[in-house]
Amino acid sequence: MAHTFGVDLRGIIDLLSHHLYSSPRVYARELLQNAVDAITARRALHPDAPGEVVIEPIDSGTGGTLRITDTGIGLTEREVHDLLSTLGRTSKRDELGFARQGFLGQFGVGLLSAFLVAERIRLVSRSAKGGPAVRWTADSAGNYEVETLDEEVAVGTTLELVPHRDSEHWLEREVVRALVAEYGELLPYRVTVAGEVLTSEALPWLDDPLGYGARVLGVQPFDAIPVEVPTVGLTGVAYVLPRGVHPGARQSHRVYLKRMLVGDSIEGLLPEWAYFIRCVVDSSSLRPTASRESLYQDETLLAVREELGRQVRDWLVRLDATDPDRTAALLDAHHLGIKSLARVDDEMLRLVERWLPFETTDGAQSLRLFKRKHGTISFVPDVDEFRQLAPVAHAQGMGLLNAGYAYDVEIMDRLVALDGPAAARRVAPGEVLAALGDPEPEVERALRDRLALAKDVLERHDCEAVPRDFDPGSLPALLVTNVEGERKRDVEQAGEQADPLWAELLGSLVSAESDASQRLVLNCRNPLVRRLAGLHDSALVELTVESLYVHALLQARRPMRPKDTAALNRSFLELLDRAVGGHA
Ligand SMILES: Nc1ncnc2c1ncn2[C@@H]1O[C@H](COP(=O)(O)OP(=O)(O)OP(=O)(O)O)[C@@H](O)[C@H]1O
Repeated sequence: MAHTFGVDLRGIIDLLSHHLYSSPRVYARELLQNAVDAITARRALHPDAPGEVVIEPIDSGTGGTLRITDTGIGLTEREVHDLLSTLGRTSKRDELGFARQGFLGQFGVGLLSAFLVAERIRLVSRSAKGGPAVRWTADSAGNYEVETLDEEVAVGTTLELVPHRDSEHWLEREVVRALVAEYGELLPYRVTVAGEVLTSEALPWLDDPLGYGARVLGVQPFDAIPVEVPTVGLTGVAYVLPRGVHPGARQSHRVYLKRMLVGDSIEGLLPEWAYFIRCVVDSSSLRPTASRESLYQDETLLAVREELGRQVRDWLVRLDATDPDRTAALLDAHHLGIKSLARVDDEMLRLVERWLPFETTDGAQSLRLFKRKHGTISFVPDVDEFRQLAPVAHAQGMGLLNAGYAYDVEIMDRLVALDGPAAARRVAPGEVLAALGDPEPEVERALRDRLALAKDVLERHDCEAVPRDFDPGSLPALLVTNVEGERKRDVEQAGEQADPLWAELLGSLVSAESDASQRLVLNCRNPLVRRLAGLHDSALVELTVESLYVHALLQARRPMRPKDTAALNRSFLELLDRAVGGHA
């Protein structure tokens, strides 16, 4: 024998309120949606039929209930049984189950959301198709009654909510007004709450996009880009945010579907690189999820995301052609997103090349200018390494660029792929050091003798001391990582690219016998280092070498390990002690 499923309405309401909808506030949207759909359905039959939704909240003299009246198509007695009293039944899908064009609803559960705030609902309706008016009364336990009415009732529907004892505030004027304005501000029919009209005919961003953007975003946007995707009936504005958005910030776009708000922190509408854009759009055919609080992630949304990304990108390229100053300001404010795009988009790469300032030995400069001056972009892929090498490279007249920030190295690689190997070249630290001159032989000999006295100190810090002669003379020492493998690799790489003479020079820097992990390159041009070469007090030699090591370590902005901090304290205090005469 066949049976039909029973449904426990309380269980379903619990499911809706705790698991589908994020808050009882959605009741306002669902009822508004039904009213609007009913008017749309009636207008399909009678294009001149009135289209108005009137909402009377609790405090406007309705005796403790909220009423929402529409001039829509209404319901016959049969439809009341069939559509209102059957879960999941809807008039907004066709025979094949596809959502009918033009309707907001589609699932056949929205009306139940009234039970999130009401213990009983009453509906009086008269159908535009004829027949007497009907009254339907239902409670949240799943009981309902239907009766036909003799009295004269206008075509349309009035729904009345009797609130739960603890839900009255959801039906009060201020809350209702705020909810209806939020969800329904753009609806195509007139909606009033307690006599106040809350809808406007035209889309508000058309007249004054920047002003609307400032209101919605809370800040004055940098610019407003009109966007359009006709295949999904989408129109709107992509707002370029001013400085201050973090690349990791969640995307949050304001999305309307058929002019009803879905939400104002909708994700996934733009590619990730466009984190500095906030859209406000209305679409007639993107799909909402069942809660109607986000967009369904399907192929269509993917295509829309790509298309909107393309429109933003085209705008950027156009801006570059027409307003270079603004382009520079924009790139400066959002360089991370634009750099990330430049890795895969050559036009963006050219923009970055032209406008984005990079840190170089010649100061902040665009890649294009730097390349023009030095012929190739010699870069270091690490910020600390750059800081360490920059003064030395600069003093030798060697141009060096800091490519140590996010996406920089990939951008260099892309430039090489497009413009050939001469476009950009990674410079190994050894290469910069190889350009340093040899010291005068007597100074070097004397210094090496003294360094032998400081052997223990150098060993303690796993350090090999290398005397060299370089500018700036004010810099006494440089600390360079000297991991054996890295060193060999650097030399081999540079050897491949450089001329034989240079390769030989590089080779001479790699002493086979030392496997210390760092090199302390002492500058024989520096007066302090020269004086070190003439010292006889071995304790003072040790103290000076350790102080130079700590100073170079600080200069290189390397993290201090406990033994480095101990060395810093020791050398500082001992120097102080000597300075105030402790060793006199
Ligand atoms: N104000 C109204 N006027 C006329 N018919 C209505 C009204 N409200 C509801 N209905 C009818 O009741 C049906 C069920 O409504 P309900 O809100 O539960 O679901 P829906 O609007 O079809 O879909 P969704 O769950 O996506 O909102 C609707 O399809 C519609 O036929």
